[in-house]
Amino acid sequence: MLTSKLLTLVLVVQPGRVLLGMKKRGFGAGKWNGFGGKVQAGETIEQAAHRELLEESGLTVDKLDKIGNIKFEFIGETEILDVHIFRADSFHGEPTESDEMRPQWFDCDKIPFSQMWADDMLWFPLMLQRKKFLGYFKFQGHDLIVEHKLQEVNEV
Ligand SMILES: CNc1cc(N2CCN(C)CC2)nc(N)n1
Repeated sequence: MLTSKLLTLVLVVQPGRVLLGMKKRGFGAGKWNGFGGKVQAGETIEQAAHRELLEESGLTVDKLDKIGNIKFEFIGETEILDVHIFRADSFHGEPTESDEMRPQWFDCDKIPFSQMWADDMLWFPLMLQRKKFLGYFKFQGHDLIVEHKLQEVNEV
């Protein structure tokens, strides 16, 4: 029986550029990604997204738009990662390196997909076109997608 773990992921997007962080340790270390983490007891998914964005990047945002939800299964592991993805188009503060993440701006046409999770190249284009999506990815290890579904939706 597979249980699921609630996680958040925030992409800060400005015209022509997106803020990513180099994960310095833990799950996904060595990959560029948006900012996020676990949802704690007593907080909403959106509150967790705000909290993790601040902890990992030093930024606060007035508004987070729900843009996607992707469930990740890793063969042989019993926990499904249920990642709730948000987009912010404006922010307060300066991107600041944290214990977890080293932030850097990337041109939207130079996103370092080869140094990111393999699913990102499939759903980032939807995110950049401001589309909403639901996805499911089955990984074998951390690099190989053996099965996936990805659909655009009107409501996440
Ligand atoms: C497994 N593929 C993933 C995981 C993932 N996340 C992001 C958030 N993390 C807390 C957990 C794992 N993000 C992307 N872009 N792809």
